[in-house]
Amino acid sequence: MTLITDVRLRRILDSRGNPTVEADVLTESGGFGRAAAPSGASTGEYEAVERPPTEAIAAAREHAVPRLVGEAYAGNQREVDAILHAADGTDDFSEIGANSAVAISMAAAKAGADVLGAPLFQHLGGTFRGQNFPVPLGNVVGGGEHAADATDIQEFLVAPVGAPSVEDAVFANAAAHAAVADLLEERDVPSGKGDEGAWAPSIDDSEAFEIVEEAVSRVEDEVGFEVRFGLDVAAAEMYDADSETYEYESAGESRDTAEQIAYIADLVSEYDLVYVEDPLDENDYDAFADLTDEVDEETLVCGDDLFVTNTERLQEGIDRGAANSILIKPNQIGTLTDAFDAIELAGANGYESVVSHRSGETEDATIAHLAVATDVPYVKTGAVGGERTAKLNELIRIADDAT
Ligand SMILES: C=C(OP(=O)(O)O)C(=O)O
Ligand SMILES: [Mg+2]
Repeated sequence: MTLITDVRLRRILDSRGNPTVEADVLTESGGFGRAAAPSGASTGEYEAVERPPTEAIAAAREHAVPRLVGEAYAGNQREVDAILHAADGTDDFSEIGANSAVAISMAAAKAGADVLGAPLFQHLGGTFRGQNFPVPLGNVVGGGEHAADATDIQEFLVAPVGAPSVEDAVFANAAAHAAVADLLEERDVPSGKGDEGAWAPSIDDSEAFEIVEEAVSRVEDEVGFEVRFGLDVAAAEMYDADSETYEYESAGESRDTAEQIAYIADLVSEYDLVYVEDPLDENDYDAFADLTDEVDEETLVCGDDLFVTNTERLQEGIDRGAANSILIKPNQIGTLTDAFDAIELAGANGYESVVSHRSGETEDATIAHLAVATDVPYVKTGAVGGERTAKLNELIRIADDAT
């Protein structure tokens, strides 16, 4: 049986060296699930609230754990997540913390899968899942809030869209990451890495475009299948609400909203971008709608800070024609049920979903299973680095029937 018999919470390290919440869920018949909350740096204004881990753990122990232990079944995800909401009592998880909530929610799902003896993606998505694999979006150059003194655009994401297998795709992204290193060396540009393992050189965006375009073309020649790229502009971070302009500090440029829309549309056509995330401010549904109208529908215009995995914000976007896809980050909304509801609402309205990591991560690989379970076209989880490869290697294992 999947009756929950214990929920244990602890502080562990994330990839930035900050504390985060890990949860263990145990069940009556010996089922076990363990999961950890990730953490954002360029967080959306409307995300569920992440509390300091010590406070989140204390609040979850007081309010949520007693309602789950001996009461809820780990195999019944909607029940577990409804209890988390009821125990929290707010609409943004500001009592128990979205970090405690998401860790417990994901750990319960893993415990449910463990009792069934099924891989997590199958428990979440059903027996027919596991045939299609998402294309991994690999961050190879980045800056913004993820690295000081680097590009203004937060992420340059390689998309190996023609890869015959998830394994080929994962290795193509790693090859692009290595090709960027070669190109930076050829140009005598020193570089460290940002929070997600992407190169974070002190160059402006136009030079980054040159380098990434060349890296992608080298990898394409090497692997023999189509490799494209995309962006996470994270434009809310560069938007100045007082002047109503987007400030590109490394290039010393400033654009008003109409100029920003035109700039992004030009980039999409010049570089044949398959994906543009958060190209406009998180409060500007109209500008998102204008850009979505302007670009070919094959390019995903994705709302991350715009939608924050929240069905109410997504519905507003659907009503106004803003974006054509949503980024799914379970910790932005607090539970797997809420993340699934957002994916279902998106799909019912012709929006794609893209499952994503956060800049602060752990070895937790739940999002690999979530992406396969929900048949999304892309999963965004970096290209290299242990907390990133945890997810990429899990995708390879899922494809190999080895989870
Ligand atoms: C992964 C991202 O960064 P963060 O986790 O810092 O929000 C993002 O903006 O898509
Ligand atoms: Mg983003």
